[in-house]
Amino acid sequence: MDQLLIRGGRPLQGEVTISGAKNAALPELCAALLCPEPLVLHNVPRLQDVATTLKVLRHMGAGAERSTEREDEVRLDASTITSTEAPYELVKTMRASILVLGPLLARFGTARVSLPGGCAIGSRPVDQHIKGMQAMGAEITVEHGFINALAPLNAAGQRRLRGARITTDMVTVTGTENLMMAAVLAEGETVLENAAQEPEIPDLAELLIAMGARIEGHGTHRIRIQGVSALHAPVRPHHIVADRIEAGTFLCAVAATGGDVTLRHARADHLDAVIDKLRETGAAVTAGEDWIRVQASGRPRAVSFRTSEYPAFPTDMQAQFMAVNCIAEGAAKISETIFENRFMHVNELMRLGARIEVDGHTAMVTGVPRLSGATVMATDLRASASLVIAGLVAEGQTLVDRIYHLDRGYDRMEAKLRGLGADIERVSNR
Ligand SMILES: CC(=O)N[C@H]1[C@@H](OP(=O)(O)OP(=O)(O)OC[C@H]2O[C@@H](n3ccc(=O)[nH]c3=O)[C@H](O)[C@@H]2O)O[C@H](CO)[C@@H](O)[C@@H]1O
Ligand SMILES: C=C(OP(=O)(O)O)C(=O)O
Repeated sequence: MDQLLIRGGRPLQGEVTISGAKNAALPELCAALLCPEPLVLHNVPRLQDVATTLKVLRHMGAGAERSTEREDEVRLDASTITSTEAPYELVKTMRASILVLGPLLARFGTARVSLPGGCAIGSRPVDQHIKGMQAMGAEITVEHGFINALAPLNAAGQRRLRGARITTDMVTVTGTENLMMAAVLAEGETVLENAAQEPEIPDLAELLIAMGARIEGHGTHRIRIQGVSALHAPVRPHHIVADRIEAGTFLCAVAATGGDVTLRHARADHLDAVIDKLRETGAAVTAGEDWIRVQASGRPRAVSFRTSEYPAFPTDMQAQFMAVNCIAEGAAKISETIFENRFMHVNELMRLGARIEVDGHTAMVTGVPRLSGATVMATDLRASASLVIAGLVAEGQTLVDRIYHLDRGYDRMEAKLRGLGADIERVSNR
């Protein structure tokens, strides 16, 4: 099993290129299932969740390969689907596999998808995905760990979903994406109320529109979709939006270590809440259309925040910002409102000397002048990133174990950090 070995204490300097967003790439790979013509995606990040999704698609009979000529390109072809089932062995490693449900049901009228495995950051049910598809006429049963879904028969004897007005009980990102993909091939109009507004949703909608879908209101709380009978290949390859969480992670790393780093291919307009908080720490942040520069020196100031849906402060940045607070001057209150169990990094950060008290959904962090390196264990994706940031500032050597969590969602993080002057290497304990 791989580990990251970090010798802390070096400020970060230079330039780093931000990859395409994991959370846009995953639904967009699944969108290939909607159409019998080829789909080409560019700016596809190299990470384990993408590899798993390609495996899920291949299991169904689709062509799904990274191109050999261009490393950020993936070519997909779902003209040859032989199975509409997503098995447990693949789905258990990645909750986003639920995103095949909407496309399969919309195009083939049937789908069998394993319930995603228990995930460390919370119980993460998919009841809203199911409720929405039922509102579109689907018959859904959940048995033996599988969601079995069947679209209703129309007058012509075909299995097609019917457009519906759907109000989800809460704002759900993958729920919105799944229902949007289900609706593009449904008969009639679907209105998604209480839709998520995360930038990955308009990015997916733009891809679907390029494939012939009729969608309005993406990026707002009300998305209107007029179903069409078939989609086609987009004229040009779709370029996946920049990963705002990867960008935010590098910004936090610099706020913690000090230094001067420019992120290339990054979107500051998707990071307003995070950049505001970084400025409160004392970091100087400037930005252009596709770059962000952060300059920091000395100890940051502690900054309180509360996670919430976009455009507010993202839960996917909570752990990384907690790491900054660990070595800040002052104390900060962090409230996690999205996931009920997303403080697992706390105990590991405390192993490095951090002072944190958790009370339910709130963590009080009192900054300390220095952390000291130790062996720590990654428990989930962003928890891993917080431990890397803490390791970069800690005195001495930090060994981050179980980094398969990190590899799920970061594109060559240690190589990018090394390019900025960090002393970090991947080691194997076998
Ligand atoms: C692949 C992907 O894009 N993952 C992101 C997506 O996850 P994901 O789409 O799974 O997160 P949701 O937005 O659905 O979850 C928000 C909240 O709603 C609850 N809920 C959701 C659906 C449902 O059917 N029932 C239900 O109760 C969840 O348990 C959670 O408490 O958004 C999260 C919140 O920004 C991010 O942390 C994840 O990185
Ligand atoms: C929680 C995350 O991802 P996922 O929804 O894929 O588990 C994340 O990206 O921080």
